[in-house]
Amino acid sequence: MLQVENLKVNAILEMDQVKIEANKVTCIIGKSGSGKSTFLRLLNQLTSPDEGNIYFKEQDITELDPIQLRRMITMVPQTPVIFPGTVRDNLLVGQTLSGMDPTTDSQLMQVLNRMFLNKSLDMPADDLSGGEKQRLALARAMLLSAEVFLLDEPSSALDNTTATEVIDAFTAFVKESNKTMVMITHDLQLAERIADATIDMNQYSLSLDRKEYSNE
Ligand SMILES: Nc1ncnc2c1ncn2[C@@H]1O[C@H](COP(=O)(O)OP(=O)(O)OP(=O)(O)O)[C@@H](O)[C@H]1O
Repeated sequence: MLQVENLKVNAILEMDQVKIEANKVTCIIGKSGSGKSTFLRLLNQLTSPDEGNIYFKEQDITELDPIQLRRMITMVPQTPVIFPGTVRDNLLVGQTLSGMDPTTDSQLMQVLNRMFLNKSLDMPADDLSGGEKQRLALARAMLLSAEVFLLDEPSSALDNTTATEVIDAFTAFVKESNKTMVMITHDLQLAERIADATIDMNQYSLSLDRKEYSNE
């Protein structure tokens, strides 16, 4: 579904051939600073490589309109983007922007419940805690018609139990709707449990201290 060929971002990463399969969960692991977020940002053109190509369904992504590309490949950043307004406004913002019919309140409550967010749709979104905002951003992503979800450490502000529940629920959503998920995580146990495939950025990194990495 996504394929990388001879990709280079100067001084940050170099990847010869990497494939991400459709309808699978791929976890991105690696040390802090190894280039995990950079790799994710390359996949929906938030960053451009210095060399090489990225293909989405065999088409070079530079030939696609970035806005359209991001409708198909959507990113949930580590720090959630929360817009002024209520929880409802925030859930509907992607749909409004892409001209989709807004979802009913009962459907909105369903996605909130799936993300274990037991809050009123009328609550100002800015009053949510950091971890609640992350779950709101994940619930919002579930309402989009994207094919690929890029998740950058989606559970970084959640305690372990909530993180497990939320990631498992999002993974179940991805599987049952035949979507593709690419998730950065520091949690190797989590990666082992949910990933169909794992990409270890340490091996592609130009930014790590190589001495430290090779333990010499
Ligand atoms: N815009 C930029 N300009 C210059 N260097 C950058 C830029 N963005 C990232 N870097 C550098 O590239 C390297 C990889 O950064 P990146 O954020 O991709 O790593 P990461 O693996 O996601 O790290 P973490 O786990 O700490 O979030 C780092 O050394 C970082 O300082």
